[in-house]
Amino acid sequence: MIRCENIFKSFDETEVLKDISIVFESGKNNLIIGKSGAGKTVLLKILVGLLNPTSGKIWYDGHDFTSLNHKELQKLRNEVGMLFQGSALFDSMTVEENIRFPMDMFTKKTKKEKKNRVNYCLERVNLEGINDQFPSEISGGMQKRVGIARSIVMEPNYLFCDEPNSGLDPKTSIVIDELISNITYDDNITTIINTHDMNSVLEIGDNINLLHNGKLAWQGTKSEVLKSQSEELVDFIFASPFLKKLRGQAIDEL
Ligand SMILES: Nc1ncnc2c1ncn2[C@@H]1O[C@H](COP(=O)(O)OP(=O)(O)OP(=O)(O)O)[C@@H](O)[C@H]1O
Repeated sequence: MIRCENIFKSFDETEVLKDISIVFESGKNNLIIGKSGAGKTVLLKILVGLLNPTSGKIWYDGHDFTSLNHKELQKLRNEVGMLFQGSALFDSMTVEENIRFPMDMFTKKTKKEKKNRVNYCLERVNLEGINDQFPSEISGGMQKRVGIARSIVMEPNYLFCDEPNSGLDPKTSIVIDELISNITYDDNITTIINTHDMNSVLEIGDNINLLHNGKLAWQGTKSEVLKSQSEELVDFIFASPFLKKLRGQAIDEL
């Protein structure tokens, strides 16, 4: 579980996060959604420690993140997996080398142990046997799955996903969502996903947090989305007149 309390963030005179308090539960898909510029990326960066909040507190399972010493912080970083926008694979490395990279950097595992772990992670994302291929030789969806395999290679307790579906077609997006979701449930990971994707919200949104102009505008679950009267939520999820009409019809049929 990750908890943030009363997070404020300003750049110069501009306040971009205003009093954000959220509990991100373990074993759940915790979504941060909102329009472009709402503050999602800034919040995600604060949660992983890439940016300092102007004020506020963050706890990782009871550990006060803002007051950890260097050694404690390093230990915690090894428990964090990151899935970056656009996969961020190294083009010059094979799939296996990409997935192995965090273990090469941060562990003393033997070659055999690393190989076994790479193979296990490839199996988890249904990509057995592509160890020796290069990122340029596989599709965008497969690259994303390799990115997921790399993000879980260190057996993280916390998984951060920044726009995991960007650039993917709706069907492939669903495959990616299901993978992230299954891994989250199976391994009881605290997963935080920054997304614009309406399908993700409705498919895997266990805890949804809507940011609007730097404020927490709505919280709820995927099953609460349809009936919510929150103007900001309806405007974000059902953005077009056509979707608003469909929403109206769906509510009438409930
Ligand atoms: N380093 C920075 N310096 C100054 N302003 C910043 C900085 N980083 C972000 N901002 C501002 O903070 C606000 C929130 O930005 P953020 O990137 O978090 O939005 P977002 O919700 O992630 O948008 P998108 O969906 O487009 O990525 C924006 O107004 C942005 O210009």
